[in-house]
Amino acid sequence: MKKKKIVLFASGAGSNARQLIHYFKDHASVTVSLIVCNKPGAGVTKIAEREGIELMLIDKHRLQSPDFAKILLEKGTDFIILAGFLLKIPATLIEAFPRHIINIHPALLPKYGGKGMYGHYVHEAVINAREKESGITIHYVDEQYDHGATIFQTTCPVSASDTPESLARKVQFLEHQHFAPVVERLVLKEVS
Ligand SMILES: Nc1nc2c(c(=O)[nH]1)N[C@@H](CN(C=O)c1ccc(C(=O)N[C@@H](CCC(=O)O)C(=O)O)cc1)CN2
Ligand SMILES: NCC(=O)N[C@@H]1O[C@H](COP(=O)([O-])[O-])[C@@H](O)[C@H]1O
Repeated sequence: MKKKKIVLFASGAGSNARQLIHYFKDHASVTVSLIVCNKPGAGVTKIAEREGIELMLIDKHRLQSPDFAKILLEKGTDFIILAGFLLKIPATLIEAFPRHIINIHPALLPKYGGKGMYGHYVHEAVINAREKESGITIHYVDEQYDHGATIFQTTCPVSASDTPESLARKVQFLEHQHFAPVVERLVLKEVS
């Protein structure tokens, strides 16, 4: 049976991308077929090279071209997984992959989401608000940032001594524990 193809979009270090790649290595029904990145030299590009996965470097203009959506469809892409991708996914791509683009956000949406809310800025806002808990949200992608329907959420405590860096480590632990199994569950729903 043909494996379901997932394409990872990432802009940064790529620890979530690496976790997904390792989880689906030799998987019976799912394969990571491509990594898309908008930051030449980002850590995720080194991971793609090391893991022997095709890398496609794009910019905002290319991301927004209808041709790009067509190329991903022609490559047989089944799901697009945003693993720390920092550009807005355009309507052209959302229309080409309805309810098949999934994002992970490092906080408990709907709080601490939207434009400017990425990476360190998210944890800084949570700490500054003296929240007692944070966590992760895995959600479908719609045309707004961090607005699509929630698929999965889980939490971690925030202590008074936490810094944005220590909170990022707690959240990243949750991401690496849950993202791949949640993606697997969604993809396997489509495997007849
Ligand atoms: N259409 C959508 N696109 C994207 C979503 C989404 O939900 N809908 N999620 C983001 C990921 N994300 C939070 O989870 C996020 C990423 C980046 C930003 C942001 O403010 N970006 C800056 C540009 C940063 C840069 O270029 O370095 C900006 O837009 O000014 C907010 C949220 C991925 N895409
Ligand atoms: N709003 C989007 C956002 O902040 N995404 C976050 O970027 C980090 C990427 O880390 P990684 O490159 O090591 O996977 C992850 O924590 C992810 O939740």
